[in-house]
Amino acid sequence: MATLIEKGSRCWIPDEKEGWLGVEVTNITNNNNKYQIELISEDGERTFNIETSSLDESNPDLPLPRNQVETVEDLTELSHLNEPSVLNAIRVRYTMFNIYTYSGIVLIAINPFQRNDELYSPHRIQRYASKKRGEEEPHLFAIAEDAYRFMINYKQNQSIVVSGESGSGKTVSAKFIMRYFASVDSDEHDHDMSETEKQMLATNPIMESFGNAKTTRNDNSSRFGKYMEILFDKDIVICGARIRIYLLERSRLVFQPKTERNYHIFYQMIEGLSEEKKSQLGLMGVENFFYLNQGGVPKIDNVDDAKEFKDTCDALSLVGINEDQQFQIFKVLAGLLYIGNIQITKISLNGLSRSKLLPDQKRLFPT
Ligand SMILES: Nc1ncnc2c1ncn2[C@@H]1O[C@H](COP(=O)(O)OP(=O)(O)OP(=O)(O)O)[C@@H](O)[C@H]1O
Repeated sequence: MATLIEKGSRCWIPDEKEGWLGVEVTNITNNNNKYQIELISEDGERTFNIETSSLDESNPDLPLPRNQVETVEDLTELSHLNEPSVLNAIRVRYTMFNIYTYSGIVLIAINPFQRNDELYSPHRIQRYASKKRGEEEPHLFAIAEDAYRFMINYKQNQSIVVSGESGSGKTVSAKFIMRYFASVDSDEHDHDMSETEKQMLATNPIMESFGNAKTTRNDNSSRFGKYMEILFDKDIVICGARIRIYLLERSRLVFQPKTERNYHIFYQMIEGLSEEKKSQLGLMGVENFFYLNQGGVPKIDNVDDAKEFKDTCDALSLVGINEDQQFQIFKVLAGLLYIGNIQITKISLNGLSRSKLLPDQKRLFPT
């Protein structure tokens, strides 16, 4: 046996419905190094009889059932670092509305899919400012503060890597980290944002409008990777930002699977432009554009495209793209939509005289 299992030990066994089930060993018989183990679920409702050579031990100090409350803020404090114990620790914290858990220097975030403004309020930012990690409960702001302090103390560039599957919360997390940097500075923690800081935050609605789309997994899925640099001057004040973009999903422009949309900006533009500007661009409703209606979901629940359009335009103005320039961008976008409505069909040359075709056309229709 990999671990010492004895009567009364608490362990995990795989369960089809729950993933893992907390159990207690009630009896063990050793038969030629094969262990016959009797187990009972923690709620006492199910008994099991299994033959095995090893079991995943649960943490002796921690209760097994999900409805019990004790857990750790850092997974490295678990005495048994096996998969079920790690998952259970995160799950128990999540049920207590603690979406963040440390695993050493890494912060694990579980997407709550519900707003909690207090969790990211200015008051919270102040709570984490100048604090060492571990002084407050696990949070994105503690990671941001760590990077900020290391930069100041060691005068070295710092990186925060945000990773996870689609819909896990990377975009939202990165925005809160940026907001932290924009709100906190070396001397005071509650200052008005500078123009540069506002401009840096304004990149978010712009990037999302042009690079995010509704997918089956996420109503606001980033269809590109980004590397963002936040630049500080010698007084530790944000003096600029640089964004590099990787692998934009270009095919989405011409094709969207069922229940997905094209990039938000197209729908925003149609909902948000004034009638006058729309008629200048010859824009019609979303249902008239092949590039916008293939997925069959022109609207996203709880999203007002017209309001989002206003936010996008405000953000564009803030970063220095004036209304005329914005209109030129919308013109290009409208042009793309019209290209999408061009249908290319096969034609027969019967009845047409080849002599009337231009040289290029002759090449397209060989005899
Ligand atoms: N901390 C959070 N609090 C509340 N809701 C959240 C949080 N993080 C994410 N969400 C919700 O989950 C949704 C998906 O998150 P997000 O867009 O950040 O995922 P993502 O990892 O960037 O996905 P993708 O890789 O598809 O771009 C958000 O639109 C938001 O509704």
